[in-house]
Amino acid sequence: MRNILDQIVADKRKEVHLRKQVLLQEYLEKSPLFERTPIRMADTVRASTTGIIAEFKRRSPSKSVINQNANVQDVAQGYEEAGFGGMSVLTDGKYFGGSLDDLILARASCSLPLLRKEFIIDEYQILTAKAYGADCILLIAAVLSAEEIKHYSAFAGSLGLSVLCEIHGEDELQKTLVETVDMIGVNNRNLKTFEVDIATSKNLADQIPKEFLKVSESGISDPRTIVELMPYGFEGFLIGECFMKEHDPALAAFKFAEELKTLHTQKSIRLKE
Ligand SMILES: O=P(O)(O)OC[C@@H](O)[C@@H](O)c1c[nH]c2ccccc12
Repeated sequence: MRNILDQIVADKRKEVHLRKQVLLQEYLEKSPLFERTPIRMADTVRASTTGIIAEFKRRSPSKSVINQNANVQDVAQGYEEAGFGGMSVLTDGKYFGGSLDDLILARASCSLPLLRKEFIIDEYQILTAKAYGADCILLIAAVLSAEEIKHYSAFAGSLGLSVLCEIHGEDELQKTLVETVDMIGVNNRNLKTFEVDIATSKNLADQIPKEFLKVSESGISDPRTIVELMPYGFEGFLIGECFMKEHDPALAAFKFAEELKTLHTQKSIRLKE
């Protein structure tokens, strides 16, 4: 039987084929946002007090509905006010309930760098990311070859976009070690079985070279997990469901950031003693 990831990618190929006919590449390049200089997400994540990249996600294959009513503009503003380093916007419709409209509305509502969260298998999707205001794209090592990662990350770089490359196991790491990748994300969730284990990040941390900003992705629902992951060299933390499952994701984000700041203060006091 095919796993969910294979199924998503098969659907994505059909979708991209159609989209290319509906909106020609040359029109994407005419978007006013194509002229905008993207923000380097690794820089803002490092400079932020939280290191958090917060996600806008309405549903997922693992949880079905998370939040069907949230307003992307309110959430984007809330994430910025919480002092986060970036925002991730799901643009897949069929499995995650996202859209390119969400991306462009997030762009209009905050000044955080935006990650287009998508299953990228074609250059056209990278041009679309730029045309709709993204600063960064995701490349998932489980669905791409080493050659494809090299090619797509260089292509994104030529447009000024940053690249977050996602891995789940040691076998995938080697393919991502290219100069045009900025950040390496360890997904604590296995995209084939949906199992979540924070130990995935801890186990892989040492093997990721220092040039890359290390991001721990998925299953983070407690600020203490961030404090626990920092000694392993993680500087970025991708969090979705923990905020999105709440009636008011912006408020949940704010409270989480406050708790995290308190933990950081307590830790520095303890270190001084
Ligand atoms: O909602 P969570 O458990 O905090 O996870 C966020 C993010 O890491 C997750 O949505 C994700 C990580 N990699 C992906 C690839 C595709 C779609 C979604 C994802």
